[in-house]
Amino acid sequence: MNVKLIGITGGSGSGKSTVVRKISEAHPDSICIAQDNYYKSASFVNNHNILAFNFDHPDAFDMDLMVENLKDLKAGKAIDMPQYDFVKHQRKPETKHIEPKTIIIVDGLMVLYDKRIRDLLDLKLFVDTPSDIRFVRRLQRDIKERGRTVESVVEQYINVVRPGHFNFIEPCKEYADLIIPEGGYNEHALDVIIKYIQTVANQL
Ligand SMILES: Nc1ncnc2c1ncn2[C@@H]1O[C@H](COP(=O)(O)OP(=O)(O)O)[C@@H](O)[C@H]1O
Ligand SMILES: Nc1ccn([C@@H]2O[C@H](COP(=O)(O)O)[C@@H](O)[C@H]2O)c(=O)n1
Repeated sequence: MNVKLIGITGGSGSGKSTVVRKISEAHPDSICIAQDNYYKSASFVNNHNILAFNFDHPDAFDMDLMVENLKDLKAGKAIDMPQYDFVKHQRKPETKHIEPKTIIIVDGLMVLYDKRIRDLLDLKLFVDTPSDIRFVRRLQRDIKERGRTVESVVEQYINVVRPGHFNFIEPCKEYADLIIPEGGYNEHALDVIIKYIQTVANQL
């Protein structure tokens, strides 16, 4: 089986998931692997001790398992992908069975950071969105969907999200094949990427 892996990275709130959703809508036969699913469990964390675990450091992820799962998919083997709960800060008891497909979209904060993942990717994209916009999006999303308070979002952003972005995410721009300004609503950029993936898929 000839498989192509497309990696999408960018800061928190940059629009990665939105880009993934739009690509998958255009290529319903693709599968998405979100790096968020590979977060290590930290169930002791809550809104009052949000800094007790640094979710914006490469060590926060089970990279070994993610690399193993991506290698299996690339080799045409099915995987059981972990699932993650952002409210409880822990891995869910259930996994998701994923059959291999020819187009695999991999997204997450550190997908270009880890060389082993980088080397598996056939196309590397970086979603580039200014930090003030990312912060506002994150504030709204984390309160609405991830059970957070304004105070915990601000504390986490200032102390770990922002430094993590500059230390680990922004430097990975140099590895990207394409940089997408503003993310999921950049129709022209998405158009080009979707057409490219279609061309690649037709050749597989
Ligand atoms: N270009 C955009 N304009 C306005 N809102 C956007 C845009 N892209 C994403 N969003 C919104 O911002 C939030 C974060 O986007 P998301 O795709 O989840 O980012 P990420 O996966 O990088 O954290 C979501 O609520 C999403 O609907
Ligand atoms: N339990 C967790 C796990 C992660 N985070 C934050 O999520 C961000 C990554 O997700 P995006 O969809 O925004 O890319 C990351 O910046 C972590 O700080 C969290 O708050 N709690």
